[in-house]
Amino acid sequence: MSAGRISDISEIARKASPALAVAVGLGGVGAVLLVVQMILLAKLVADVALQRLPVEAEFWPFTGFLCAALMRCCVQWASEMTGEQAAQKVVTVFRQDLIQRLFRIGPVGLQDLETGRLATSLTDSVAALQPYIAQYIPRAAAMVILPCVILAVVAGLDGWSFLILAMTGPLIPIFMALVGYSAQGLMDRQWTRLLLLGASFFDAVQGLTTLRLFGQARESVKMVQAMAEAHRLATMQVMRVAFLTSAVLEFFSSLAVALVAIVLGSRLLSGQVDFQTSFLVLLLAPEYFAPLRNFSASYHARQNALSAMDGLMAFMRLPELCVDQGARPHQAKTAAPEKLIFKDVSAGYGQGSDILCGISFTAHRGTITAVTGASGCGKTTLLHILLGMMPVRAGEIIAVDDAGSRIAAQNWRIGWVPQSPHLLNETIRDNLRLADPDADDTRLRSVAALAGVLSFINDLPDGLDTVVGDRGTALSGGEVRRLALARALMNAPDILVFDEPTADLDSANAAMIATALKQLAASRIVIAVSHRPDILHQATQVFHLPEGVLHLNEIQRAVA
Ligand SMILES: Nc1ncnc2c1ncn2[C@@H]1O[C@H](COP(=O)(O)OP(=O)(O)OP(=O)(O)O)[C@@H](O)[C@H]1O
Repeated sequence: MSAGRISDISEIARKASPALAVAVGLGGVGAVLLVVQMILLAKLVADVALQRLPVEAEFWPFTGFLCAALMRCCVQWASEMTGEQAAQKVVTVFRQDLIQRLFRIGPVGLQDLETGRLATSLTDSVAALQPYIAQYIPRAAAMVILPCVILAVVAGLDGWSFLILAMTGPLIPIFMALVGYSAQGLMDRQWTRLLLLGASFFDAVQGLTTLRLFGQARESVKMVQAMAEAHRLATMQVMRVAFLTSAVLEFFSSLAVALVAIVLGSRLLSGQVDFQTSFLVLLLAPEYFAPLRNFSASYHARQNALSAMDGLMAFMRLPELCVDQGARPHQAKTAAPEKLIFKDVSAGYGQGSDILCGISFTAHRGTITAVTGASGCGKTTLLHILLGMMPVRAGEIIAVDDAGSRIAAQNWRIGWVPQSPHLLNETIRDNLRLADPDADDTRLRSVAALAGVLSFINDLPDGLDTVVGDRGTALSGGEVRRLALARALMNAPDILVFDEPTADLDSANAAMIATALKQLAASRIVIAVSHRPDILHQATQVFHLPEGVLHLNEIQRAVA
């Protein structure tokens, strides 16, 4: 069992420690109330059944018994609620931290983790922490408090019973530790299977079209089924160990209680101990083992949480590549950049060698810079560093205003239109408002007009209320691209970045995008990765990776 995940999980649980301390404190009060309750019950039974005292004489002990029972219920409820609420709070905050981290890692950093595995880690793995904090920790503390209180009381009542309880009690945690050590392996296997199942199911759904094209859809379903079966079997193994452990614990604790009863019974018959004391010890003996059994029941919550930590740690180990870049729409507008300067920029992935080596060029406002180059030469990488999705290794990218002053990267207003834009399965209005949630319809329409998509929206029966389908499936490729352009314009960008803006489009749609690009470039810096003549024709300069900037006559040759 790795020490790393134990310390990680303890670190998370530590945030709930004040509330957990209250829960444990209340548990302690509950323990004292339980003992009081049992003392009063033993007295009541001894008085009424043995000494034949009138029931009326037992009014106060009986009221005390009821009050203790009622207070114990309240205290127990408060203790559980405090633990649950604290756990819920900690887990919610932790989940928010993870989501924020997700954005800091960014799309480039996340490429190393399968989406299905990531989804399972951020949902099921985080959820597995809650029972650990809410149940395991308070029960582990209760396992010490209540048995100690009961032992202390029994020690004052009967030495033999004390001895039996003191010797048998510690066997349970020792047994749990021994069983837990091997059960952890089974739990780890169950989680690994769950993560694999999530990843392969997600892959199968995402690649359904490809799988069908190659006639592999059935095979893929069989594979997911096999993984689900493997996960079921692993879960059943875990359940089997859990049930067996509980059964063994029940058996041992019942045996210990029976031993106490036999010893007490024989001593009661020989007159070495009185009835009230024997009865009280017999009432307390099962309660002595109850927290130990509760603890063992929640022990799997700890193992589950530890196994779940593996997936979370894989996520937490990812480097945070995203550089905080880009102004939000409601942020006060700073001076528009006049020039965007790439100065001796080098970049690469992980420990690998540089993909971009000492790139230098300047993109001016009012111009279009096209970036071309052979496949794999680093065009997308160049866009990644410009968009702040990964850091540069050397050199810098600078934006300067017309007075020559630098504009901080967090104040750049960048609009980004990827090659395969992601539209949400919502209305056109909702998709456009992603970039500016407060935008009214007038603004949405003016931006749509800029992107050349307004007439298309107006022709739709539901206009801006049209639902675009999952990933924009209800629209054509060109319509998706122009809607994505409109969405990028919602941010009032000074720098517009396109990745293959006309790829896969017919000539009419490509021409529409190219014209929109030309118009938009009048007051902006536009950078477009593209090989297509329609874009290269509009470009003011072409940056050819890795050689550098081509001049206009060279552009013509490149286009030809
Ligand atoms: N996340 C990554 N981790 C490691 N290497 C990567 C990663 N992304 C890209 N690469 C590598 O970086 C190099 C440049 O990739 P990039 O996607 O920037 O090229 P490109 O010019 O955009 O290619 P294409 O025109 O085919 O899209 C390639 O060799 C690629 O394998």
